[in-house]
Amino acid sequence: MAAARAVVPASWPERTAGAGTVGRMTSHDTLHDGTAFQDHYPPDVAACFGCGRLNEHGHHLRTTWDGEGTVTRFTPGPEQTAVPGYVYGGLIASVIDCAGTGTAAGAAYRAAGRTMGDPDDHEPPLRFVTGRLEVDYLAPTPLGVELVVRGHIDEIKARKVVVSLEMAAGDTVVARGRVIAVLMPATME
Ligand SMILES: CCCCCCCC/C=C\CCCCCCCC(=O)SCCNC(=O)CCNC(=O)[C@H](O)C(C)(C)COP(=O)(O)OP(=O)(O)OC[C@H]1O[C@@H](n2cnc3c(N)ncnc32)[C@H](O)[C@@H]1OP(=O)(O)O
Repeated sequence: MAAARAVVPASWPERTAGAGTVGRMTSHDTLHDGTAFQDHYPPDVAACFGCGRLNEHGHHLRTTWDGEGTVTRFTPGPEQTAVPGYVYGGLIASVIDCAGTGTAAGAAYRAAGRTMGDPDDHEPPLRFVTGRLEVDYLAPTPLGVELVVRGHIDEIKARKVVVSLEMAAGDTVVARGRVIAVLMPATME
């Protein structure tokens, strides 16, 4: 893979604090410092449009543990309009996609007893790509409202993690999704 462009905004991570979540960790996570999974992605996978901290045009999604599951938060802007006042469905899919791959990475690290960002961990990083993405659009999604995506780990195998996700706008569940995340093939590195 081509080297990630060094496009970190000078204000990172402050710039993303509103778009992601910086909630405190629970007793089950392997990250206890308030950081998100994506904060620890190596630079070669940190240019992702959805979740890469190095992509100045991307969503900068950030995912943290919330009990046994995860939470990812994102507030779409007016440029993400489908019809006036409502969010574009492709944006919803991309948020579910990266909330799912992020959850998969966190789950794989936790299952392996590893801590993301551990300077003493010299094992190869566990990188995931999307093998399958399913989205059910359940209700119109209003613009200008924070979307909260909760992820649940359905299955962990040697090469894949299956994650189900639910997106809410306020009290309304607007979408449900499922991501089959597969370990990144060597050809993509
Ligand atoms: C301090 C260090 C911290 C480090 C932390 C690092 C964490 C980094 C984590 C994350 C990085 C984030 C990067 C952003 C990602 C954002 C999301 C994207 O946009 S990704 C781009 C779009 N996706 C592609 O371009 C994939 C293209 N497709 C492929 O390359 C292959 O088809 C691939 C890898 C998906 C599957 O390759 P195969 O088929 O050779 O895989 P096989 O090993 O045979 O399968 C493994 C398991 O997965 C299932 N599987 C594979 N593909 C499936 C599919 N399409 N649908 C359902 N199941 C599938 C298989 O059935 C198998 O399951 P069974 O073990 O048998 O239960």
